Amino acid sequence: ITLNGTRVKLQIWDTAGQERFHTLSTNYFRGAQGFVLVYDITNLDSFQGVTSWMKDIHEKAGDEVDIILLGNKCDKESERVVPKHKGEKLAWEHGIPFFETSAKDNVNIEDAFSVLTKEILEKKSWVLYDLDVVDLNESQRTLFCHFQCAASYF
Ligand SMILES: Nc1nc2c(ncn2[C@@H]2O[C@H](COP(=O)(O)OP(=O)(O)OP(=O)(O)O)[C@@H](O)[C@H]2O)c(=O)[nH]1
Repeated sequence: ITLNGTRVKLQIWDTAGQERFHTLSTNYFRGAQGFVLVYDITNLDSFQGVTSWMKDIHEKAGDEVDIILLGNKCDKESERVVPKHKGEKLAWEHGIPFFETSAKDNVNIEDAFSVLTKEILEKKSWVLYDLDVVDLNESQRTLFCHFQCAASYF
C-alpha cells in the first residue's frame, strides 16, 4: 500500500479455520507486528471470542504489537446481532482502532490496513530513533534509514 507517498509492502498471514478450534500455532504470533482481529456482526459468538483472542495475542506476541478490531459483514444490516457501539466500546477499552467493514462491498478495508500499517511504522520509527546508529550493522542501518524516511512523511 502507499502511505503518504511511501510504498509499504505488507506480508499478511490469514488463518485457515484453526481459530474455530482455538488451535492456532504460536508461529502465527511469533514475529508478527500487527494483528487484524475480525468478528462477524451477524455472529455473537465471534464477537464474544474477541477478548480471549486479545489475551492470546498479548501472551504470545507481547504487549507492544499493534491490533485493530474489525466488525465485518456490515453489508448484512438486516442480520446484525452485534450493535456498532458494542464494537466501539470493546475497542476503546483495549485502546485500539475499530472499523466496521464489508469485505464483500469493500467498505473500510483499505482504511483499516492503512491505520494498522501507520501505527506499526510509527512505533518502529520511535524504537529505532532510540538506537545509536553507529552500533548498527549494514542491514540494520538500511532498515533504520527506511523507517526514518517513512517517519518523515508522518
Ligand atoms: N456478506 C458478506 N459475506 C462475507 C463477508 N466477508 C466474508 N463473507 C463470507 O463469509 C464466509 C466466510 O468467509 P471467510 O473469509 O472464509 O471467513 P474466515 O473466517 O476467514 O474462514 P476460515 O478461512 O475458514 O477461517 C464466506 O462465505 C464469505 O464469502 C462480507 O463482508 N460480507
